[in-house]
Amino acid sequence: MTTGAILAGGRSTRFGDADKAVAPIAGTPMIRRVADRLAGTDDPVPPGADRASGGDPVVDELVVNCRPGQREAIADALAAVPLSVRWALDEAPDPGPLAGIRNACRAATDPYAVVVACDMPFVDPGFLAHLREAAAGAEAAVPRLDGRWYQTTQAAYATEPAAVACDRALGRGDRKVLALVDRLDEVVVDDAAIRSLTTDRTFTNVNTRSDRDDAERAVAAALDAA
Ligand SMILES: Nc1nc2c(ncn2[C@@H]2O[C@H](COP(=O)(O)OP(=O)(O)OP(=O)(O)O)[C@@H](O)[C@H]2O)c(=O)[nH]1
Repeated sequence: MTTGAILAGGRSTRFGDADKAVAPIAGTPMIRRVADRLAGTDDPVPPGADRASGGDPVVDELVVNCRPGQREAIADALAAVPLSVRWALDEAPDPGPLAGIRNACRAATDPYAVVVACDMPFVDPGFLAHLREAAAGAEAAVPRLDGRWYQTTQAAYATEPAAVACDRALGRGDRKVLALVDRLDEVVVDDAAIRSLTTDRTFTNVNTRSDRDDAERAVAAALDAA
């Protein structure tokens, strides 16, 4: 049993005066694209993926972490996703992604959660399933790109130890998501494993309007090629 936790509480400052979580990419809200990949109901041809369309759900529930004011628009965007949604609302304003992960882990009903940022519309469900398996028996499975960059916002966590680790870090005034990696007994999914399981596209994140344009072109190219 695994929860899919989507982090959406950021201010999207680089995106301009709109919440990127619900901004459409080729007509589909960004967070819906992430949720569809978790639910196994994604686009017929996932850009960059060489697997067949759709698939089994990777998770059995969704937790969405966001600010209270985002909830209505996100609920609309997710209305047709065939998974129940639990809400992990940030109580304090702008607590940062570490608090977002903590709040999401606390709201999850499953012992493990795969955490994905709402701005990763091409997240590879097969890779998430691998992360979940790799985390079993440990406290987390975290991809590390190029031997350097931990991808803490596309990772699997044991929810209770992760929430405790976040609380400890936040209690010491440390808001960096890397604090989580320092405090957990995690499996590191290294470059070689990442390359054998998926492509960099899974980590593509959309921060600016230009990133959104690139994402729309990728969706169009994949549909053309289909
Ligand atoms: N819950 C919560 N999530 C956050 C917060 N800040 C960032 N996030 C999430 O963390 C992930 C990565 O953050 P960024 O890519 O920097 O997103 P952002 O903060 O909205 O964007 P910028 O304002 O342009 O930096 C996204 O999924 C955000 O929604 C926060 O204060 N609370």
